[in-house]
Amino acid sequence: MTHASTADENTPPPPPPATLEFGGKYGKNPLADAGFGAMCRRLPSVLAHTARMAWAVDRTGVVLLLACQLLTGLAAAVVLAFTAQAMTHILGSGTVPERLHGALPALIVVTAAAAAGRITSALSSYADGRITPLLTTEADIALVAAVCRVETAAYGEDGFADRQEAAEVGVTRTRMMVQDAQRFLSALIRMIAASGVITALHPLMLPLLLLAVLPAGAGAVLSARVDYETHYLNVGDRNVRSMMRWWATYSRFGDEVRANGMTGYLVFWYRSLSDRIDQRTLTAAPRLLRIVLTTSALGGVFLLCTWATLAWLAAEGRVALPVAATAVVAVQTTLAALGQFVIHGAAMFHTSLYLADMRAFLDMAAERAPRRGELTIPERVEEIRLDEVVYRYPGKEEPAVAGVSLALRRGEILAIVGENGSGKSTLAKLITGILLADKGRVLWDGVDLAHADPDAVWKRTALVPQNFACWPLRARENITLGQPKSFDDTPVWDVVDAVGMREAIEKLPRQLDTLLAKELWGGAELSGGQWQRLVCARALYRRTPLLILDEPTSQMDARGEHAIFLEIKRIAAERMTIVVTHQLANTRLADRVLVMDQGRIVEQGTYDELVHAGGLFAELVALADDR
Ligand SMILES: Nc1ncnc2c1ncn2[C@@H]1O[C@H](COP(=O)(O)OP(=O)(O)OP(=O)(O)O)[C@@H](O)[C@H]1O
Repeated sequence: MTHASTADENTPPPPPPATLEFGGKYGKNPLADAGFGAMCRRLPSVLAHTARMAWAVDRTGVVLLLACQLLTGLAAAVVLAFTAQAMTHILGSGTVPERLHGALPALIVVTAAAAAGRITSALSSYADGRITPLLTTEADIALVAAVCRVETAAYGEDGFADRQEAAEVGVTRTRMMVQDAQRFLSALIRMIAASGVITALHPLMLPLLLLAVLPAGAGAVLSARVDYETHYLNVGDRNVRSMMRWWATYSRFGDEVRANGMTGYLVFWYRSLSDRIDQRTLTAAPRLLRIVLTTSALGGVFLLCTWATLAWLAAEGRVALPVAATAVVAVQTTLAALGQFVIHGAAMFHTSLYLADMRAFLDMAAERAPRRGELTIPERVEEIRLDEVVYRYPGKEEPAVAGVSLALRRGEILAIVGENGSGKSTLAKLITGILLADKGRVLWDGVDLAHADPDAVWKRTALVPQNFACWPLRARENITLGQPKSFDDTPVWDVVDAVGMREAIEKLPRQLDTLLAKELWGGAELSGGQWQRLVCARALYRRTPLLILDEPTSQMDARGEHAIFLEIKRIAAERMTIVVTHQLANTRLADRVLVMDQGRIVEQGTYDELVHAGGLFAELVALADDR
């Protein structure tokens, strides 16, 4: 156990990580209400689902795979049948050369069939190698797209993040899906072929062999259940561990980690959580050992019975000696096929547990995709109106916005101020339709956002959020966000100039083509204020009827701030502008200032009116001046 470097005898030890459990309203362990039989019955549907997905990505690969499986099975049957024929000759009467000569045609067929079996088996591995990467990519993209598309409110739902983590594991397991299915099918076909031959030798043999391999199959399924149960218990912890891993190792937070002496605590925390996860895994190990030992012993006893029966049949003369010798080979082949059949059946069962998580999450995300309506928003918007808008975050008692009405007209600059947590950013999200009001309406030229196509709304909005993304993209794409307006860079340089960034961009090694991610090869890094200027350039570039800037200049120097506000004023006539800020002096540029408190508008007016009104705004201005 690593101890945090900050701990000594006079201070309390660092607290262990909070205990987290994958669960919540939507966290449902598929094993909780599904018995062994139910899970086995699920196999055909998993196979069908795999086949459908595989068919969608690579039809030729699927046809090749299926053809190879059939041919492999056929080859196995031919090998067995002709081995029996060869045995009859070899163990028959006559001289050795005569017997070998008699067996030769059958032996040639056996060799040719075995070679064909090897070739088709190699080809099916090739087909699997073709299908699997495509399938994994499709599943991965489906997950990323599903998360990007859900309503923002879904992120706050109980269990959403954990279910996403479980689905991520499902995506990685997709890699095994085709392989499992292919091996299961191949074993099934070989088993059918071998069973035919062995039943022809003596009807008692097949049931006995089945008994010999069934314990191994049951053992594999039980082990899969234990493994999945452990995984299920660890999902919550693993989710938070991977988040923390990213935070702890991301270069952007490196200064804070070092200068605040966090390294020791972070490593301690990481190890504590990993130990907890390992502990659960280790607890499962004796259970797994018990399962394997018991089922192997049982399988061994049944196998012994099979051999004993064969010996008894031969001794009693109930089967001829050549047939008994063939039966030895057939038993080995059938046993191998049966073993593969149950093992890969169990593997599919195992994979299906993880895939069920992936499918459940995709269904959940699909249910949470916006279903607002088809209404569109005109290119020119004259008015945005809010009628008694209320919004409460999931799981919160108090609404963040508690009945706000306002009208914003084209050409107007509106400033929203208020203390921390008063609801300013939430109001901005409601105005843009990122969040939908629980009560009341947000109307853009009479179009209720609850019934409008969200993409149509977001085509008309530009937002500088409080917590903005520094995309690891080139400088150009960080401004255009992949939506260029022209084939040349003129509009990009226009907004770069507007935020006073030309010199900084020109100094970058490849100017607009520079990758803005120092951690990536060939990348460059901007300062905090430069990033914020770039994010403002991003919003200005969109030239939309609504521009919202949430604390746009908090990291900027006076020159940058001056440039941005000058630009906001210059372009204001063409749009509606909302500035959320704690820099009260900046609200002088606004036509109207809204003061929020506990989710409500408590004052509104111009800067001068509010300063003289003696209310909350005047108090905040006085506090800002009292330094
Ligand atoms: N994603 C969220 N999930 C749950 N509660 C949230 C979420 N975002 C904000 N809140 C809560 O909603 C309330 C209003 O938050 P909001 O971010 O709108 O305030 P704000 O006025 O913008 O604050 P600040 O000045 O600190 O940026 C707060 O009580 C906050 O805790």
